[in-house]
Amino acid sequence: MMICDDDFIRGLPKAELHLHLEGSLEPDLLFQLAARNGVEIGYDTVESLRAAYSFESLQDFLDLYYQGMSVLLTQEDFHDLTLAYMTRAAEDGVRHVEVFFDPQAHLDRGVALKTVLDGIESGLAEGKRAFGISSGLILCFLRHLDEASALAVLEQAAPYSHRLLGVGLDSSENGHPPSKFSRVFARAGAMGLKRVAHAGEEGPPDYVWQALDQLGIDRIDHGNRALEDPLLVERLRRDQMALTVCPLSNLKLKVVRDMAEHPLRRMLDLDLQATVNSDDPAYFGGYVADNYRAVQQALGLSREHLAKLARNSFTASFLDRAEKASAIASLEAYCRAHGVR
Ligand SMILES: Nc1ncnc2[nH]cnc12
Ligand SMILES: [Zn+2]
Repeated sequence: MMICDDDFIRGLPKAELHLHLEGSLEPDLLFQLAARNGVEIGYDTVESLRAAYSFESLQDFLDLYYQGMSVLLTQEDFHDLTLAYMTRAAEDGVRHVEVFFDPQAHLDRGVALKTVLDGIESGLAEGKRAFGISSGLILCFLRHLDEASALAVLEQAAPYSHRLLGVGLDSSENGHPPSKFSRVFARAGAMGLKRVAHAGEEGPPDYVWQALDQLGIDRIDHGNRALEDPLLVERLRRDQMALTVCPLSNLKLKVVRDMAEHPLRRMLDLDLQATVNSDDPAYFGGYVADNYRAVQQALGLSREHLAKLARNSFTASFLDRAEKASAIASLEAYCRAHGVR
């Protein structure tokens, strides 16, 4: 039976590799947690908060993002946040997630790392039990803070390193090059952690080079501006370095003017290992299936393209070889059942 594109996309088994848990905090839950914790958020209604979600740049968004997460205080809050995301991801056909969290933004408010970790982990575990979604956790360093702060949080996280998949680098990109964190990433690598970094979202191609050569990353988050540098494109293609691309985020943060100009199609045509993800879905108006749908419509992607993006999401994940093979086999069975090569 021929199903519509929406159903095809939602049913497509996929991994999500670029998701900030704090960016999945929906206004409804934010209000509930504000009430539960007695936190003043400066907005009277869910609608007035939602109306503020209009951004001119990454920084414009980040200001509201850090304000929003002020309602997250207890282990239960982090559990509820995580489980809400897992529930929504399950509806979008997500089978595996590698999620980011920003511990410095919580430590700075007096919330202990263990509180954050225990809450997120129990949410992920419940998501696994309820929906069969496997997961990994990536601790991100806030790049607008200094190296000493990143090193301090990494040392605090050391006793919990077996509970982490890797480390990442996020927050304000311009003016905060990856090179600022080369010693932090070297230490994380020595601890056996995977390494990823936001690069080339707003920042120049040179930041992508630095992330590759000075941070030793295993995957690039965004990478849009890499396309401005042919030598860099060749490097990414040769190494099949994965890019976790976030189309609706790029539109909302004005990284692209129009979805029709989004570089994802060019990335695929250049044989780059691009994946599609939602970044901060509560703020950008869509979860992962909405992102697949947006690029399919704006860039005229075929179902074969969509299947390729979903396959890339498993290939680019940090699942082990057997887990990847099993995930890709179920994706291929789904595609065969729908007449897609
Ligand atoms: N899109 C993004 N870029 C950089 N830092 C972020 N933190 C949350 N979302 C982010
Ligand atoms: Zn991001």
